[in-house]
Amino acid sequence: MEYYTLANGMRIPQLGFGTYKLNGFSGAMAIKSAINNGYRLLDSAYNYENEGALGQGIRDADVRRSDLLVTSKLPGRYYAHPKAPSALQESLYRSGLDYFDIYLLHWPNPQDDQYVEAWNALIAAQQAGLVRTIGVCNFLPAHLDRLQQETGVLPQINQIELHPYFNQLEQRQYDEEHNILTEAWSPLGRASEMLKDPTLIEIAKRYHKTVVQLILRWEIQLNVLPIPKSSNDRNQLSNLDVFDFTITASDMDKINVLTKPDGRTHNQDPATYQEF
Ligand SMILES: NC(=O)C1=CN([C@@H]2O[C@H](COP(=O)(O)OP(=O)(O)OC[C@H]3O[C@@H](n4cnc5c(N)ncnc54)[C@H](OP(=O)(O)O)[C@@H]3O)[C@@H](O)[C@H]2O)C=CC1
Ligand SMILES: O=C(O)C(=O)[C@@H](O)[C@H](O)C(=O)CO
Repeated sequence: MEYYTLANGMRIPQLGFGTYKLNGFSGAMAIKSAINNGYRLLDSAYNYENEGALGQGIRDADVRRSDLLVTSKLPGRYYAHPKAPSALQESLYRSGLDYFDIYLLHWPNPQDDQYVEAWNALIAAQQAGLVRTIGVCNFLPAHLDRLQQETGVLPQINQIELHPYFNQLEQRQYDEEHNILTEAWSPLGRASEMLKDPTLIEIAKRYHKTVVQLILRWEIQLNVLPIPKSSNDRNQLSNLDVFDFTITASDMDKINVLTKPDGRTHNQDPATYQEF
């Protein structure tokens, strides 16, 4: 595993593990396997209703809690004070953990206009030692500018939808200029038709890699941190096997041009989308 270093000095693996839809007994088993298979960064959310399975997977795995980076996220319905601190504390109770390494605001929900209030709650949680690093998901430049102007604190991480069909060049540039690490959610496009793209198949064959491995490697070479989800051992292991090859600049360009203006998997544009 190779690492990025966040602006606050925290070292973070270049590839993490998504847990959306990993729930209950089978979810806990899949999370335990992911840890035993080598993942050290885990991504969950209050809204996934699996922080309990996450905590169980962590307790069952053969790796110390202190060697893991555990992420969860605050849902929009708890952004207003005093709901935010108690929701974060509930996340901790659900997981059975006494701190999160990373806690993120899940969506900006611009119509509610409560994300600055919620951000202040994360700043306070960090000061209280409940969270080591704070960040956001799905924030656009205008939202991030407001956090900076109104709190003076920028997120360390911005987790956004990113894959070859939606490569987020402008948001990536903004994040990089502001020392914010971009994480890629749905880095495999949720296993959509994208995995059958002829350009990706042709390039992957030349590197003797799968299309999925090519995509994950491309994301890392963009200085992005992908968090693929997989419920099975074979895919979990294969998705980690991306550190033994380098995509050439010309092949990177061929993948970069696959992006589409309407390439989002679920048409969730953070400028208007609301999630509670
Ligand atoms: N902040 C946010 O707003 C959001 C965050 N997220 C986070 O990002 C994570 C990843 O995104 P997600 O939406 O789950 O989608 P992904 O792009 O990670 O795709 C997951 C799908 O890919 C399949 N898959 C995984 N590995 C392989 C492989 N090697 N070959 C073929 N198929 C494979 C999985 O199937 P199988 O399980 O059978 O392997 C699953 O169907 C989430 O789990 C969540 O943690 C996601 C959405 C929004
Ligand atoms: O999975 C997440 O983190 C989400 O934010 C969800 O919106 C997810 O993207 C979804 O599609 C729910 O229908």
